[in-house]
Amino acid sequence: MPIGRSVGRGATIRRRANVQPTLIEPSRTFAGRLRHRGLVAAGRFVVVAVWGAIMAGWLLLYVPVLLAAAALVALVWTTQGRGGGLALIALVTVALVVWSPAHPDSWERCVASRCHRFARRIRYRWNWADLMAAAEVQSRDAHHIVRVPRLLYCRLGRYADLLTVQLCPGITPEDLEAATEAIRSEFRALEVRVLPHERFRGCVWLRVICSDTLLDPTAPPKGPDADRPPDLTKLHLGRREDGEPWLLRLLGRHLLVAGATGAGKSSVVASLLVQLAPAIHAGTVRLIGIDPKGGMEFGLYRDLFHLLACETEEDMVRALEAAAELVADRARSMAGVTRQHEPTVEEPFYVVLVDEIASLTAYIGDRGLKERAKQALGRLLTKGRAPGVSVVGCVQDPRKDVLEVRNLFTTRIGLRLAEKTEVPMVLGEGARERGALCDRIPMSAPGVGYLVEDGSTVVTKVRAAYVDDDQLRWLAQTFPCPTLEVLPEVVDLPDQQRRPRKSKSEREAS
Ligand SMILES: Nc1ncnc2c1ncn2[C@@H]1O[C@H](COP(=O)(O)OP(=O)(O)OP(=O)(O)O)[C@@H](O)[C@H]1O
Repeated sequence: MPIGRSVGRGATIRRRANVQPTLIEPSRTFAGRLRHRGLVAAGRFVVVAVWGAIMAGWLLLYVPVLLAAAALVALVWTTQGRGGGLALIALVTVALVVWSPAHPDSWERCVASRCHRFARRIRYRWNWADLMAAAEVQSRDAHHIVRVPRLLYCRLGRYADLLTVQLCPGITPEDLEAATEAIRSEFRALEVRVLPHERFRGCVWLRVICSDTLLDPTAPPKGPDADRPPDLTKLHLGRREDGEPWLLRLLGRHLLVAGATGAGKSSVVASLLVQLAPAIHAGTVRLIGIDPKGGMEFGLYRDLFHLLACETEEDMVRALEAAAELVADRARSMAGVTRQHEPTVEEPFYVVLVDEIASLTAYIGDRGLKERAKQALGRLLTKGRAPGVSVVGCVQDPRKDVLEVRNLFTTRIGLRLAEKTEVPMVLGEGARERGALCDRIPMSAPGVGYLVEDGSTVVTKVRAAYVDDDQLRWLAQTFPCPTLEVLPEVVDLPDQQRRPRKSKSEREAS
């Protein structure tokens, strides 16, 4: 039957077995065999020489210093002859050898990092199809033609490279995610992440992290500027894995920071405060602090707070309820007028900062208080975003029975976590497969974590800036909150909580 031709209904499927390889009969004489081998070797030599020349030219384009040296050698060789050319080559070689130890920074910037980038690009292009096939990221069409995703474009960076990959029929981003460990190992990268492509459908980005920019602690970006209030949609908290600044949106968001003890939760909060301080002082942002550690955390910068509850559990729950009442009032006044609150001095943006949120939702002994705390927190998290009240909560233990409301936080950061089962509890299902390896963050890297935003599958590794206690004290002295609120004596509780509990006989009667 002829291959690939339609017969009746349907089409004949081409199979590998239908393709007969053409066999070349080897020459039987010794001289013939020698001639054949010589021709093959010469052909290979020409291919390698042409390939080497192309690669050398390409490398020179990557490293302008080498290009300039090569151009100078060529000029001297043509004008002064071979002697001058060879002498210059020797001189350039010595200069390069001396440069590296004498000025390591400039050597790294001008030569080494550019050579590494060149080598990475070659490695990505050279191994791509084989790697995809070996990692089983391949599909087979009706004609038994095997396809793999195509590597379209490589954008190389100092710390991370971004590869644009076109998916082929039958291959999903999840298939690529499943192969990230194989890709990471083949490209000798630190981490590999699959991100949705912002412009082209059917393509994804592969972020290949090649050097760890988050290894060293980051200093706060710059001293807070009293004249320029911060942009609440872009608070500069630290650094991202690709070396870019980590800009966090707080307006209209709730933030959960989860991490084991010593993971650096307070450094995320402190970097946030560094950014918010001028706005706190100007009165457009107000902080409500709830510190179950009795003021150990927030007491250091007490003056930044509009309201600080840290003495008793009752106080802390009342502070939460006061914030929830504020949300309800604002929502009523905004009804039919606007859907998103604009912070002003008269109507400021409130940040409810809770250190160790599980202390309120799980570890309070009094069941009535615990229920009140849960309800107030639930009201804040479900209704607070549009009226301009955001909750920033820290938690050590993210288990469901400890923190039932965690899914209501729209931005979640997982710092170092004790177990890998905790990663989906904080960042959502599949986050660990997408690269959020919170359980592998070493203890020596406090402040490092993975960030996931609601409605997005993108996982970003970040490190919060390191703010020491002296800086925090200075911040509180320089940018104190102009208003100070005390807790209302009587909190207007919802009816159902004020009603006394019915006895069993009363319940049965009713
Ligand atoms: N971003 C950072 N960069 C460098 N070092 C940091 C950073 N954040 C925290 N550290 C260091 O790690 C130590 C522990 O951090 P931190 O107190 O913030 O952890 P935590 O998660 O709040 O712990 P706990 O839950 O016990 O309060 C700090 O004393 C500080 O020296």
